[in-house]
Amino acid sequence: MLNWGTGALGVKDIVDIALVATLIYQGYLLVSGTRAVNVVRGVMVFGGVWLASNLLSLTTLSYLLGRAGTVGLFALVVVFQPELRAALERIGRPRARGATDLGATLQELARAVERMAERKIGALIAIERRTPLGEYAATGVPLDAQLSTPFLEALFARNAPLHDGGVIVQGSRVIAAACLFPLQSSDGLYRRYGTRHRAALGLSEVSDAVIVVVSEERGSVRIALSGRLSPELSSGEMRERLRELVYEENA
Ligand SMILES: Nc1ncnc2c1ncn2[C@@H]1O[C@H](COP(=O)(O)OP(=O)(O)OP(=O)(O)O)[C@@H](O)[C@H]1O
Repeated sequence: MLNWGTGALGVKDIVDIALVATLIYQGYLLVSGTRAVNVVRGVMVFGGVWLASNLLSLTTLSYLLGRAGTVGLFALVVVFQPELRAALERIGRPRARGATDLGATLQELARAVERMAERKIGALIAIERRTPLGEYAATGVPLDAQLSTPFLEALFARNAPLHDGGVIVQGSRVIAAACLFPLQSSDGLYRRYGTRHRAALGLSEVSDAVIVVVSEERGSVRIALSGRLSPELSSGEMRERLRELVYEENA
């Protein structure tokens, strides 16, 4: 235990603090980009007020907040059961995927994007990184299929039943199609873009996903990341960006 009295800080205390900091950070990464993030902020404010009322010995307030907190904790578990399940699945998911598998996935994905760009077939593909995209996958049609060039082309083909909306990729699997992404507001830097690009930007604002957009109008390929849209990418540049951002990082 940390020795507050003497101020002596041992190696164990430092390890303890580092572990708690890592846990809090990993917890934040798990919820960031989900609707739970605002609730986490709310809970922190609530916890802060409760702590302050304890320190100031405001007995009634601290008693009431303590009681409400216990009930609220159970309510949160019930309300956020899907997010909690997604987070736990993420922790339990094996990390080490074969480099060959990811290399092959990158080739298949890049080839599909190139072919759709050549033919001016609009596409919107979100590649999950740390932020779980389960809540956006739930807006579309669930799939669990091996990613391949013909499969992606078939999904986005004009008049195909699932061509409207975005596809979500998790590792080498396509987990959902025809998904609705949050739209970035139309008054910012990218206001001249249509809804496909604004949906890519919107999702990139609320998650760390890498989102590839193929324009139906221009046949251009761009990548949305952290609320920004890349310039038009050549197929070589697109492959290189995807390798750096997704497939190398995980290998
Ligand atoms: N919220 C959304 N989430 C996912 N996909 C969306 C969303 N809104 C629109 N789309 C997709 O974008 C398509 C319309 O694209 P629109 O032409 O408005 O955009 P754009 O950015 O100009 O793209 P393009 O250059 O391909 O024309 C829709 O048919 C649908 O597939």
